[in-house]
Amino acid sequence: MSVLTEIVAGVRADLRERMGEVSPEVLRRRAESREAWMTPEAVGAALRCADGVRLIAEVKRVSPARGLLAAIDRPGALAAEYAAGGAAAISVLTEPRHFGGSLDDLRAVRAAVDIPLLRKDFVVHPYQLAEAAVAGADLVLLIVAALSWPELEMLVRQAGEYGLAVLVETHTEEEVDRALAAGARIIGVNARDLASLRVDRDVYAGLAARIPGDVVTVAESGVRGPADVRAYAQAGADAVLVGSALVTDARPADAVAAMLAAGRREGLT
Ligand SMILES: O=C(O)c1ccccc1NCC(=O)[C@H](O)[C@H](O)COP(=O)(O)O
Repeated sequence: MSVLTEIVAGVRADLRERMGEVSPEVLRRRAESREAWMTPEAVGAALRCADGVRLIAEVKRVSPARGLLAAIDRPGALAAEYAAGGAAAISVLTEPRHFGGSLDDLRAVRAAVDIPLLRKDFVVHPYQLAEAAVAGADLVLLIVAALSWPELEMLVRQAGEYGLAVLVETHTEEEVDRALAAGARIIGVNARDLASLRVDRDVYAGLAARIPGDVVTVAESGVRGPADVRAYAQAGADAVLVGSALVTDARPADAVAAMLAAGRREGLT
């Protein structure tokens, strides 16, 4: 069984439990009546800037690839540091079994920052979209490799109905084509192969030409420091998503600022 398949099996089991606690109908009504912080269009605009690459900073305790990264007792305080360093958005890994995250983390971060907030999880069911909306997310991750075509199409549509933007994650040409066919306006290219966990930072450059210019692109995973951000900016990424390198840095605000400085377009050759 691949790592992704194992993670999704756990996600489905946890989901069944939560659906027994709060019914899908009740949660759907809560999601539909929430006050959205920002429109999906505004989220996309926040992730693109002519001056340089934007940064989505992640709250991530554990990595299946690397094990425990950081304890993160106060996710809201960490997110506030990221925002002070200039992050355009915060990503919160809410999956508990393999990443040590929770929806409480998402709520704590929502209370601490007013920039776009991504629920990063393995979304396979509209219930998780409703949870994200109710907990204050503006954006949700959909991983093409984890979804059938009908699931992907349905989840993109349902997210729009809740006023959520979607970051559709890809790793191959075929996945980019499926993301575009599903109507994705923000596409992530993950350097990490979720079956083998191998990281290849060149995957972004190989897929970028396939993505139309009016679609926002996010280079995800494997960023070790400013030099990698600079390389992604040179390859044309609108934004980078960084987890491990930030949660393991003693000065996360400074680390974000240094990465953003490296990704400024005026300094690129
Ligand atoms: O991080 C992992 O080890 C991992 C393993 C299997 C599936 C997903 C995984 N990570 C989720 C992510 O997408 C990353 O947290 C995110 O892109 C940031 O990556 P990094 O900067 O390399 O921590």
